[in-house]
Amino acid sequence: MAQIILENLSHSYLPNPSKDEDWALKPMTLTWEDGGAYALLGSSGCGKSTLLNIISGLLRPSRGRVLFGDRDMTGLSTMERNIAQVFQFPVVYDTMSVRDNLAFPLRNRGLPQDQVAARVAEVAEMIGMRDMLDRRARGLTADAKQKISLGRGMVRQDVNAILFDEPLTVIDPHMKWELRTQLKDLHRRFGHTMIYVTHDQTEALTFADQVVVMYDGRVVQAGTPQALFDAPEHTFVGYFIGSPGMNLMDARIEGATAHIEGVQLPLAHGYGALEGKTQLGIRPEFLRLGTGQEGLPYTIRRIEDVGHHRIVRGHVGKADVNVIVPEGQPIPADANRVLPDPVHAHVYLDDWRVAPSNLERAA
Ligand SMILES: Nc1ncnc2c1ncn2[C@@H]1O[C@H](COP(=O)(O)OP(=O)(O)OP(=O)(O)O)[C@@H](O)[C@H]1O
Repeated sequence: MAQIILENLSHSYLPNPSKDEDWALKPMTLTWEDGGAYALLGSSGCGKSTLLNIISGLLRPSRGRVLFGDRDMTGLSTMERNIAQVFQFPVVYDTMSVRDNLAFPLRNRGLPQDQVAARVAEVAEMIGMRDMLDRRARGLTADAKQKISLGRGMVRQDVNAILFDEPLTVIDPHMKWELRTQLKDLHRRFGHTMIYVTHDQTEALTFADQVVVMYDGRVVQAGTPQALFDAPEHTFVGYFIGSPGMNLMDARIEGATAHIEGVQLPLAHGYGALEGKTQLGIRPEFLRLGTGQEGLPYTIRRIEDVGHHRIVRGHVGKADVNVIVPEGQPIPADANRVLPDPVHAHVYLDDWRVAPSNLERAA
């Protein structure tokens, strides 16, 4: 196993790319640590599968290199890279039994029969198919076939990495949770590098130690789930992670003050002079409802009770703004203001987070 390094990588499906939008992947340099459990998260079309297929060797990048440690793998096949990949839809041999499907990658590598049998039994247990080992794959449900695909992806212990491309799409919701837990377990036990592509934040945050967020062909942030929640580096990360996502309001920033809808809000830090599109980002968890004159003018549209808390949906000027109100905390009937907690407010310039300037830290 080895660190996987993507060096100055970019990719276009067009023969002669010229404009920015011709590139499915914009230039990036990224390191995947050996043994890491990663999620590659982003909305449809942002380039996740393209990136995964470049790592596995199914696709050759237009520019840049793929390194495993210090070995250049850019021109090598998936087989030569020793990588297992599980796709969104089942890839199984219909005429073979479940057992032979699971054993196939091991027999292919010449593993002794007793080791094949032991490993197949272990994986069959993991995917809940021990009783079905002698069944032919043909005639099984899509769900069962996808479990076989997952099992085949996980059966070899000597791979450099296991790549999963939205592998649970066809699996029923209850089994989804169980399989994800087992993948995490498997990661703990065997320490493979795992990269799990998804557009579902719950899947990403429950599976991964590190989440790599993509937007429009770029990696906009890579970090722990907590880091993505606490300090989203890009407005897309703020909006995409969290339920509901981060609130964003157009703001004029002057030093340690944000001006929104004619109201001056003190910030915890100073930001100097910012030119461009400036916004204040604050998560619904860090807004408080108020009455009277203090804070930002707020109009409530509706209140959703989601069990352990309520989500208040409304707006400040033209911006949709949501507030999470913890259980037991009253919502005043005449609430007409929101008050941000300055410690958890972030400033964005042209969608990228601005690091506070220490020199201008507010008193
Ligand atoms: N074989 C291809 N030929 C041409 N364009 C492609 C090809 N595959 C992907 N693209 C384009 O490249 C961009 C990135 O697609 P990609 O499939 O990598 O995104 P994704 O994030 O995996 O999306 P999804 O979640 O929908 O699979 C998209 O604009 C897509 O239309």
